[in-house]
Amino acid sequence: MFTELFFHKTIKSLLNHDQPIKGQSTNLQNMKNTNPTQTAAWKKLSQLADQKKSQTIQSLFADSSRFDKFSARFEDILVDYSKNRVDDEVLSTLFELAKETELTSAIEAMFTGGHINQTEDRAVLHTALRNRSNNPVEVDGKDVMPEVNAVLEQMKVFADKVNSGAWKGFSGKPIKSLVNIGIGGSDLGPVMVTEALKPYQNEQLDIHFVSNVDGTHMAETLKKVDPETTLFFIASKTFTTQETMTNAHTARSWFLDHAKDEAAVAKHFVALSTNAEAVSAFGIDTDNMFAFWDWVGGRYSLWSAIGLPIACAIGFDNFEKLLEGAHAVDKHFRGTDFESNIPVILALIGIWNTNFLGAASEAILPYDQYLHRFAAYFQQGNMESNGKYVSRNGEKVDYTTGPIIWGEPGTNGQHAFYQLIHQGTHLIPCDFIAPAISHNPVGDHHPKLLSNFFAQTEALMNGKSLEEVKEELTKAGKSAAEIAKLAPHKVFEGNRPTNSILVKKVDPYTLGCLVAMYEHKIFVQGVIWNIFSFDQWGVELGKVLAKKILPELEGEEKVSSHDASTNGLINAYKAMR
Ligand SMILES: O=P(O)(O)OC[C@H]1O[C@@](O)(CO)[C@@H](O)[C@@H]1O
Repeated sequence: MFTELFFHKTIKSLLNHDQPIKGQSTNLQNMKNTNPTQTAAWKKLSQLADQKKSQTIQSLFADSSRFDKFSARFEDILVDYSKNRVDDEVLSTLFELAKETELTSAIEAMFTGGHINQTEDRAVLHTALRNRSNNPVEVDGKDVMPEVNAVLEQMKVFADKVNSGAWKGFSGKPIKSLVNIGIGGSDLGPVMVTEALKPYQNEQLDIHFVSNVDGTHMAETLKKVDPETTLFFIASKTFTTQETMTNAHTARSWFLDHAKDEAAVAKHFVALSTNAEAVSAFGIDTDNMFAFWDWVGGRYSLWSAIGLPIACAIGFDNFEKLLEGAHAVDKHFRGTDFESNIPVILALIGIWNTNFLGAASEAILPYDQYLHRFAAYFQQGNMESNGKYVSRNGEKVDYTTGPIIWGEPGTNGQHAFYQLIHQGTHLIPCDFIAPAISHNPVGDHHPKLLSNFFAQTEALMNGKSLEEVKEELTKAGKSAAEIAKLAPHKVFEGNRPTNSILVKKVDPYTLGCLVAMYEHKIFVQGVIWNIFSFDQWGVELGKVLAKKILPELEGEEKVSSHDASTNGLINAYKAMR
């Protein structure tokens, strides 16, 4: 259990959560490691799921106040969670679950620098990167805000120069092309944000992302850029990732083939990393290094120096607005009762869908083409955080944890996989996201897009009954035999849960809010599932085996050091090439 002092401070901080709290490197060893299935709330939720099997979402709207009760507003964002299979009793029990798993203490442990990433013995403080209140945040007794602000200032100075054309290449020309070389959290965040905020991008700049070690990714990109006017961002928290270092060396060689002089590298390569030694060894001047810290997880790093290509593309002022939006949600998350706390509500409904209704995946369906990489971003954010099967006690869990995250923009998804969402055998909770105002009010496109946004959640909830289908087919003049044959295939069971998130407009501030909402939803679920959400040991084994196989691919001799399949595949490859 937490010490008395910590609780006192926690409660006090909750009352004035803007007051600076001395960071607690909380004695996390005593952190409550509850198996959620042992809580009274979980047991009650299991009973409720059984009791309410036949309850439909549609029937719950008999309560005329349901939409008002089960939707929440955060500034210009409306979150409607009323089209879920939850009633007052389920929701109040879910809040009980959050209390029994001591969510409040866990939130405070994160915000105040506790080493909650226990397997790597690190704090988790992406919230400090956007701590616009600038209240001290301590990690192991040291306020990190001076360093955070110093890097933000360094980013601002650099981004202003790139954005204004003041930063010149080796031949004296301004930078025209930005190429970010990184993968995972060193790629997906900058990609998602620069795509989502393309309307705010400096039109004099084009931005490209190379992540895959497949040579095609770099080759196709280098065809589009001119070495004299290209700036490369080597983005890697560790500065050891095979794909990124391979791509970085290829880019460097390509550049030097044109620039000839090593001194030119300093004008065209910057490093975004925690590893100054490796940056220097690569040949990038540490004056051109933008640092961040081990308490920034890769999939939570777009707010850090990893966000430099964002700041260069959209301007530092807009990058700051992104930070401000996330900070606003941080304050909401940290200081709002669970019953009105949007990340907590989204998280708990997700737990209900996953652990009590049996959903294995969640779809994120943005009705906004600029948000076309939003789901991909949270594939890493969610699945690399909560794709865990061992609890904080070191034991294999006996319940489901992180869902499979997927999705594509609407309305494209409607012509690809909505058949399964509407009439498949899987329950797939969906988050629909849409802006009320488009950046491109062309003709009647936006009303048509939004009409689909509204219609899909209505259809998923209400479905279409056999009676309605028969009536429709009769009106269409179908014979009794045709109706008997067709009708079953045209019935929609409905009762498929969705959240609708309607924002006024996707601007930097609002995007910051949205991303932070999902980040904190993931955090809450990790706490309740009693798993460590901020390490990623699961990505290591494949990398180690690949390093072993790589030298075996040289030469012509057959390999026999693996299983028959792996040997067979490698030898076939060698024979083919
Ligand atoms: O930023 P870096 O250190 O190059 O790591 C890139 C990505 O690789 C990982 O798979 C960890 O190895 C992700 O967690 C991370 O975002």
